[in-house]
Amino acid sequence: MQVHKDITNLPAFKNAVITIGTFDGVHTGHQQIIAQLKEEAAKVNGETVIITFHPHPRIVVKHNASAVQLLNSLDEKIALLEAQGVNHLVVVPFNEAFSNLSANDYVHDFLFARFHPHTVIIGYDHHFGKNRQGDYHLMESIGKELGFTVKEIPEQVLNEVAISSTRIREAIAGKDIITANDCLGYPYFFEGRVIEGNRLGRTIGYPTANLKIENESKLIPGNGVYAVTVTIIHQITHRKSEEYKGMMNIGVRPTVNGSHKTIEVNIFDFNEDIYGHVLQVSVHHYLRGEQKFNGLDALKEQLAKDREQSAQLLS
Ligand SMILES: Cc1cc2nc3c(=O)[nH]c(=O)nc-3n(C[C@H](O)[C@H](O)[C@H](O)COP(=O)(O)O)c2cc1C
Ligand SMILES: Nc1ncnc2c1ncn2[C@@H]1O[C@H](COP(=O)(O)OP(=O)(O)O)[C@@H](O)[C@H]1O
Repeated sequence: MQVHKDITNLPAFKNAVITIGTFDGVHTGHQQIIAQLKEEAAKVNGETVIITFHPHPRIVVKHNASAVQLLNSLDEKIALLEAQGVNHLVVVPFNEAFSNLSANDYVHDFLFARFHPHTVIIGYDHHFGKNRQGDYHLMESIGKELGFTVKEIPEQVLNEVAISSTRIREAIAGKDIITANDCLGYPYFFEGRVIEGNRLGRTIGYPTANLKIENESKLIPGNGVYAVTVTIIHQITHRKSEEYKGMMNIGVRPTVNGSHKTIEVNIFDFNEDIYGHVLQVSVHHYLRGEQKFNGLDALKEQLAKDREQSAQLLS
């Protein structure tokens, strides 16, 4: 997949079959749209093109990255779309100038002039241009004039997309990982850099990599204990390790009188110094809520059970 971040310097697409959207999560609903995109492109021997906006329009409007919790960072979205076999991803910087284009100019000067589409596939409820003035009918009539086809995403697929995005966000925040992963079509994942904790973990036989989430807009699951798999991304080479199994706690650690929220992962059958590296954590199962134990021995006993349960669920 080619990723284009400079819209003034795009290649000449061959019979571009285009769709436009945020595609946050690249979930099973999005995957159906991509299947339709690929099907149409195959019919006309064309290339599939997804146009997306970054940063998310709501972040630009609110001027606050943490006010909007998203399922994917741009890099994650790129990797997921790549895996779907899309030919081109065009990342449009969503800024004031772009958001002020009239609906007519959007189609003429942006969509037509830059892409010369063969087909544009959009939902019946898709809006574009300043104040979201442009709709499906306008796109269709300008398409007739300029010589491209506009096709609809079936209503049932559109509904599924809308329902899924909301459901997935709520499910992750509410620790319903089974529902979230089912809607996503893959296990939810996030990245964090390994920072120092208070070095207690190793003394009870469960060293835990403490994670700092660097992407403020990334949605993190609700507090509790989870079975996870992790890959380690080397901080200098960016090479990915093999996948390890592990268990994760998200919470304030009442047993050790913790005060702030921490995210920490104990990796099974592993013993390396990974401070400074990035962990990509895939969340598979929710195990239990965080508890206040009567001392470290009681916590240690519970961790042995968590480990056993995680290993079983992940096998
Ligand atoms: C799988 C897992 C479950 C945990 N569950 C709890 C818990 O229920 N209550 C709690 O206070 N701390 C819990 N912890 C956090 C431990 O208190 C923490 O790992 C320990 O204090 C070591 O901290 P350190 O990494 O900063 O040295 C859990 C940690 C892990 C990895
Ligand atoms: N199996 C493991 N799981 C997680 N981290 C491990 C493991 N083995 C070694 N480590 C290393 O030990 C650190 C965690 O040890 P811990 O005593 O909990 O210290 P800290 O409180 O600084 O996190 C991790 O950051 C990592 O560098």
